[in-house]
Amino acid sequence: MQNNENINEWIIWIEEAINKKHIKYYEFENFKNIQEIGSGTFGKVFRANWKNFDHYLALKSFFNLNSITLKEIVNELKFQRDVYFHNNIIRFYGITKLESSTENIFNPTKGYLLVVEYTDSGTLREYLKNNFHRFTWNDKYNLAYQLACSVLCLHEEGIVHRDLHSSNVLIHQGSIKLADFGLSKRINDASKSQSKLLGRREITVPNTPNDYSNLYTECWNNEPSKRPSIHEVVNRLRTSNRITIYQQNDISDKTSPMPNENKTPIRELSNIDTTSEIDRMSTNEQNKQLVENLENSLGENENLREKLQILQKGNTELIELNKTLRSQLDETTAQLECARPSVYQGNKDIDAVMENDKKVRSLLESRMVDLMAKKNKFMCF
Ligand SMILES: Nc1ncnc2c1ncn2[C@@H]1O[C@H](COP(=O)(O)OP(=O)(O)OP(=O)(O)O)[C@@H](O)[C@H]1O
Repeated sequence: MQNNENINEWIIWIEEAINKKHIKYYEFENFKNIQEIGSGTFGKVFRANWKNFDHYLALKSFFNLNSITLKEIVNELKFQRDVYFHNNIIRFYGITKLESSTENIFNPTKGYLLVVEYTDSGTLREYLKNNFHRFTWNDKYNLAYQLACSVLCLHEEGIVHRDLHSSNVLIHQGSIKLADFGLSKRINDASKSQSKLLGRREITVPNTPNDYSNLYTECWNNEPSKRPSIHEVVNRLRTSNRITIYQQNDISDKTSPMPNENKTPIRELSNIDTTSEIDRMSTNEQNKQLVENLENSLGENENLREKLQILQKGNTELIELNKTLRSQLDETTAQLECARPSVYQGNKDIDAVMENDKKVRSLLESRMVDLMAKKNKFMCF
């Protein structure tokens, strides 16, 4: 009885949020090309097109919509509004509901499905497994940095993930998308007693830069107060000097259907990067380091600019030289073309002279033979 009351309470909350347009409702019949793409402890995940749009959305179903699951869905929806602006966190777009006629295809799924951002490269775990060999340290730092930023965003909004592992982190176009925060693990926590397990710690991979291995081993300190804060993790990854912070080009902003009316204003990631994060740097030492790094990279940029100018100058000179040589070549070719008929005629004349010469020579030879014969005859007398 109590259980049914709870279920009703959460269903009323969801329906009210839909009616008041706090949550966008997607008519299920408008989803096309629905394909199952994954399955977890709590439900299945499908990929689908919305209406005639080309891009995909993900639909998350639940095997068992009991009061605990519904409560956690509601919590997830509330959290989502606070972190909607962050590029490295999966976006929640809205809700759809299966009509009874369609239920059987998704058996044993029923009821509400969450409509969320679709990611194209599976979980971070699979992504690392398939691509690790081709990653540079810069790539690895970037993934770590994006992940730390997404966790920082949750913490800033008072949300604790509590189940952060590589299967709850998805990858889209090479970027991190943190998923399942405050949902799956909390459902678990709510239904089972909490266990405090220490996870397995890896042995440092050979050639890992010291600043990176130091950072993550500090994060594993058994004494939580000795672990670096998430601010520090973000700052140390940022100032590690290897990082190239990619400006993410989030196509979903342009193409995805979004909850319009009640969308939380999207704070730009770049604002966080340049102002608030730097403001929060915990020590002068880090500020100094950051300024030094910036100065170094400005100096390097200046050097590169000078080298580029020299190269451009050399290139212009080469183009000019090439032009002069080509015009000289054209001129010589034209002269040769002009001379070709007279050379041809000269050759013919020489052949005629030689022919004539041959005839004269043979005539002379035969006269010589006659003369010799006459001389011999005369000598005999
Ligand atoms: N938004 C999404 N876009 C694309 N694929 C997704 C998305 N969400 C989940 N998936 C895929 O579906 C699989 C199942 O996801 P789901 O969140 O239901 O379970 P899980 O988090 O992997 O497991 P568990 O619930 O047991 O922790 C994921 O491993 C992933 O491959």
